Amino acid sequence: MSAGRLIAVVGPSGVGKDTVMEALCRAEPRLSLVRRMITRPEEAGGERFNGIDEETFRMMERAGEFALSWGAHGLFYGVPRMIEADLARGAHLLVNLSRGVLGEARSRFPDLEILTLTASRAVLEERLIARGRESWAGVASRLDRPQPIPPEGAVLIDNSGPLDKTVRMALEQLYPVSSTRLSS
Ligand SMILES: Nc1ncnc2c1ncn2[C@@H]1O[C@H](COP(=O)(O)OP(=O)(O)O)[C@@H](O)[C@H]1O
Ligand SMILES: O=P(O)(O)OC[C@H]1O[C@H](OP(=O)(O)OP(=O)(O)O)[C@H](O)[C@@H]1O
Repeated sequence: MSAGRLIAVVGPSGVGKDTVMEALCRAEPRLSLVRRMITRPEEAGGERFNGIDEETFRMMERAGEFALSWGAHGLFYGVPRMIEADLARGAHLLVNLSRGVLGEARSRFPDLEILTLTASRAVLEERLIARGRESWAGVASRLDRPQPIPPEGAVLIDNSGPLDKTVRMALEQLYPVSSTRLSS
């Protein structure tokens, strides 16, 4: 069994992380999504995640059930430790991470690959409003969040254009040989 791959997809809120990750999984059968635990009601929509309350989150964190965990937007996020077993089995996993947790993620998973999605502020604003998951205040605080410099070694992909273009560019980077074969 070949080694697994852990691919972090990062970028500002509204840039399209979840949308691109789902499209990548549809286009490339080797890829699968990591389902995060989030202290957000599951009815909120968007990505598929497990909604838990804050007390459960804290309990799981203390019990070492998360490979990575962080707080943002007044919510807590956890990546189940189970991904270690999946990687050992050779899985290629896409995970939506905070840029603030990348240093820790790299020390825990030295082979971590990073895909940074970008788009202009105007595009982000338009997409956050269109998504309709947050209140206006939620949208404004997401737009005003400081934007860290992309980490060294990250692959930068512009998602301002059509989704299929982003997917093509990302797959060319992630699977250079097979994507060349597909497009020829
Ligand atoms: N390339 C794209 N073109 C047009 N709309 C997009 C594109 N990528 C994402 N979107 C839309 O932008 C909104 C935010 O996307 P989402 O995946 O929720 O972003 P994130 O996970 O980064 O916050 C969604 O409504 C989604 O359908
Ligand atoms: O530190 P940052 O890199 O700014 O990221 C902060 C958080 O924002 C995103 O969460 P989530 O997917 O819930 O929010 P979004 O859909 O609004 O991006 C991302 O997955 C992180 O959990």
